[in-house]
Amino acid sequence: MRLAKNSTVVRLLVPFLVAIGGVLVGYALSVGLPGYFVYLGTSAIVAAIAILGLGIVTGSAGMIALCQLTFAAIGAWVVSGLSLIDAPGGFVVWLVLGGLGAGVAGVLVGLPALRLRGVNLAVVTLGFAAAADVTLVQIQFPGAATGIFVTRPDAFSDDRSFFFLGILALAACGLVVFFLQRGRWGSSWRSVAFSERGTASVGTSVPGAKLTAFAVSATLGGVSGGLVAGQVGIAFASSFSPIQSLALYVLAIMSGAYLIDMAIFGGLLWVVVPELLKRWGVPQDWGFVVFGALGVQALTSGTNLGQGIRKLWWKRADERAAREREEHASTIAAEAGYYGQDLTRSTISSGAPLLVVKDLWVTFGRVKALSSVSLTVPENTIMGLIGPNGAGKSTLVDAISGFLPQHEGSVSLGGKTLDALSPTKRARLGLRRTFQQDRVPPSLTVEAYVRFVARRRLTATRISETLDFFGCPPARTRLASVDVGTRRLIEVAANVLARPRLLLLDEPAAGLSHEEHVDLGRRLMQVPARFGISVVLIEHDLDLVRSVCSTLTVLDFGRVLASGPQADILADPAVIKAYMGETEML
Ligand SMILES: Nc1ncnc2c1ncn2[C@@H]1O[C@H](COP(=O)(O)OP(=O)(O)OP(=O)(O)O)[C@@H](O)[C@H]1O
Repeated sequence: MRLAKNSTVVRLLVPFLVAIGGVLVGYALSVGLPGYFVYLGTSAIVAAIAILGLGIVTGSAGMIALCQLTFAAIGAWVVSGLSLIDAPGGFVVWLVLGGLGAGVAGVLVGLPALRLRGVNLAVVTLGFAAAADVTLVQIQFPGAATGIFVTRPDAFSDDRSFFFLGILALAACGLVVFFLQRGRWGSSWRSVAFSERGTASVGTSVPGAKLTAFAVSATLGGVSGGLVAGQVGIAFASSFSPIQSLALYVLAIMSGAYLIDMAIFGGLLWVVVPELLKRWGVPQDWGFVVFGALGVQALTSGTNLGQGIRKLWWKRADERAAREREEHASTIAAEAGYYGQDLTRSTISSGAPLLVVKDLWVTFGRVKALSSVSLTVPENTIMGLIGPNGAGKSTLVDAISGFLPQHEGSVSLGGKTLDALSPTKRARLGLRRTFQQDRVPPSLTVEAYVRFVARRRLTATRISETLDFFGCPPARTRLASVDVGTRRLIEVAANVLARPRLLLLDEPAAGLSHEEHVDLGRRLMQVPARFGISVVLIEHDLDLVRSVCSTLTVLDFGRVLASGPQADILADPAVIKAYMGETEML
């Protein structure tokens, strides 16, 4: 316990210590660098802050945004305007307001992202950048026409101290991004990048995740633009052109800017490449070509510089984690023995009806996927949902969990009608599901994923107990380092930790070995009594179904063929014929 507390304190302290170290190095540079390099350094800092923002919207949330420097222009415009009217608060307050102004613009630009993806979103954001560019050329920045410079803060009025102010801003932005990335928002960005359905199914708003990513990204863009205004004194539209936004995007993709150190590296490249070209007598615009080539390389290889470097470290960490898992396995096996001592399948519950599905119809074109399906799942029970391939099992789970709003019929949970509710709202009311396809974002750790899915305060002990119970790897394991079968187990454990009222499991054992099937069966059996959760289990493995489920519902061609106590259903000749075709197989 004390160890867990200590490691939390260390985890909280380390980023602050790194930031303080960075500030000290920055101070030394501000004093020691030649004047020209101080100016270049300030440019690198403002680029790094803009790229840090891009890393969120592109790297973490997986959306294309080609207008980062337009957000920077908004920040620069606000700072220039406030400086011109000598608004109260001074430069730092103007900088914050510039960031917030850009953040609001980010939300507005993010609205189309709720419907658009890929190239369409790229076109919209580039169009916004082009329109803003034309507008800025026309209206100019405040103070440009009269030649009035932005007022820097008294303590940071010369270039060297202004460079140091940039360092302080970068450290503050880095810390904010670090904690956001590791919090709920960060998990929601990574989840939405991997699967919007998976995100909605755990009660997280997909629009909310996308808009917060755009807002934070644009706010950082605005802060970087505000710093540019302070650096150059009078900002011009040419510093924020769409082609530069495009180049910055490529740089963010290439460097892996969702990693803070790589965003800083990207900022350095942004300055160093054109500077080198200048020294070699090559026009600086060729820098865009260099960035383009690096971006093409990153996109075609499917990786980026940051990931490549991290992989060396991850390889060793994954090997260590795998060794720990093996050691863990013996403990878990012993626990499986313990769990096996009181194997009691949840008996047919006399509990109140929890899930009530009435007369559900779903059609896809001419295919009637579900025809007049009605069923009831009582509290504290495990119901098996079986049927041949294409019988409509996944469609039923989709309809119950809100992913098929066009269905007819009604679904209620604990007496509350769910029909008008989105998947997110249904999840928040206690209806959770897992998926046949992998929806577990590999970019998270097990712990971050579990906390994100659970949506409640969990102690480290509670998490590790539940992970152990389901035979999952330890909390700090990277999800990318475990196989799909294990990810499914983690998905189940995380949803159980959410303490829903009902959990719909869509083939949770797919990808597991026979022994793991048996183990999972043993554990699932205890879920109603141990966690107070009812379960609907879709499964083709009849051994698992037989050992775990007290009641069964059989679907065939979208209709309920039979429903009732397990033994009766598995002995029903109609079920045997429809489901397996051969009596002896049951
Ligand atoms: N999006 C869709 N568009 C058209 N048809 C669909 C769609 N989704 C499902 N179907 C059809 O609906 C029927 C039921 O499919 P569903 O995936 O629900 O079956 P299932 O019982 O889950 O099958 P399996 O056990 O193979 O997962 C099938 O005929 C399938 O082809």
